[in-house]
Amino acid sequence: METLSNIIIATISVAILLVYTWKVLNWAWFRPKKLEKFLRQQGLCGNSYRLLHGDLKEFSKSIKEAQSKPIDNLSNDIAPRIIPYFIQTISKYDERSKELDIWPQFQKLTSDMISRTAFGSSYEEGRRIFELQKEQAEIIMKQFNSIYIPGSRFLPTKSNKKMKETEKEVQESIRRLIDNRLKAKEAGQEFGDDLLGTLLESNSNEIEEQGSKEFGLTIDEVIRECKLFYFAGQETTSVWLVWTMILLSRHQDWQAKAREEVLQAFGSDQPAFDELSRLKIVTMILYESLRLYPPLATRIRRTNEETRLGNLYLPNGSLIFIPTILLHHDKEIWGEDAEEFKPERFKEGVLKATKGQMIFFPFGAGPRICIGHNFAMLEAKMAVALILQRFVFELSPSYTHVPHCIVALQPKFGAPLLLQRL
Ligand code: HEM
Repeated sequence: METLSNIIIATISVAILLVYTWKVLNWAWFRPKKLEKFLRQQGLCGNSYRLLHGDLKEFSKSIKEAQSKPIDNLSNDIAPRIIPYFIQTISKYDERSKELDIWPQFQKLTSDMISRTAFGSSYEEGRRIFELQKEQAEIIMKQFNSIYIPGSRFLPTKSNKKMKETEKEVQESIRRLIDNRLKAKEAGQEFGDDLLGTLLESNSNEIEEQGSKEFGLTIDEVIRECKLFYFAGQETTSVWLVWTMILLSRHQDWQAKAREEVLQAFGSDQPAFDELSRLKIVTMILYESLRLYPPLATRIRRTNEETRLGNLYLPNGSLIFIPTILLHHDKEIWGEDAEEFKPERFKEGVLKATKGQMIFFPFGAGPRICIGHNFAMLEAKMAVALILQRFVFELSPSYTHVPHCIVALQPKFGAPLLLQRL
């Protein structure tokens, strides 16, 4: 009898040991690999993937050009074209009941904005591509949060099949869009002033200048850049807007101050893009929202050579997690009120608020700072200004505060608000 119970105890102990060994392996070894795969699948294999491998020097000139161009285009041509659409979307709130979960609304809005920016007049088709990408991200995040079994991606499981099907559809759709542009160019038309057109034009100039197709982006890289723009710019901006609305609902005094500023600046007129810089209080609020709820809560880097970081020695290939959100909430840095919503911190700009230290970087920093941060800022200011001009809002009693990190930091149970027309 005693032997039997010893065998049972030993078996259970071995089982527990195996489970824990598996978990440790999963965290320490398989997960980083999985994350890398995830980034690669998300199209972050263009620039960000190279960055992840520290391959900064190979960051080609043509990519830089192609990426900086859309930003000029965005503020000068593309963004103003979006305004009528923006107003139409916001005014749809009027027809809705008073209580509204604003999160899906903002998701649709930012999705359409990016889709129009990336694909211009073909934005409907672009939106379908983005919806498919979102489905993929959801499958990958599910897989990411489950125990990783090496080689499982080759198994004919339901999610693997779905991944393959959607990837095929995404690739085919973008390729179709590109083919249409190339055909139009051959027929003497321009590539277009949206992101896709800018990438194709920059690419074709680069190939022409260098006299070889070896230079410039391949069509696959163009596809990845388009996918990356959506992936990087949609969810981030929508959660930023959602947290800002939640904070303004909780802090009615700041909501009133911000509205006063907007009404003083624009009255009931449509704000012009170049006038948005006049919104100081709204900007402070948006920064404080980014500090408390940075849409991308952590960042990853990988060393590509032996590196010393203070007292730390990092061997080549170390993965470094940078916990943006922890730095943004650190009491030693921001003071005892670090957890509180105090937009006045940013009264004299980011540099003064941070005393020149690298402690606030919702958009990253350095040469790889978010390429879309000006665009996101314009989009957010415009959205907040248009809403403040039209509505007062507060949290619905059904709101439950659970910040939840999937890819971006999002409100787990949505953001039901009570909106009242002014
Ligand atoms: C609240 C909104 C946004 C936040 C918080 C955000 C944040 C970030 C962060 C933290 C990075 C990584 C920077 C680094 O690695 O140091 C990044 C990269 C990037 N973002 Fe944004 N982003 C936002 C909106 C946008 C928008 C609207 C677009 C596109 C229009 C965009 C396009 C990109 C791209 C293409 C990259 C990769 C840049 C590269 O690899 O060089 N982002 N973003």
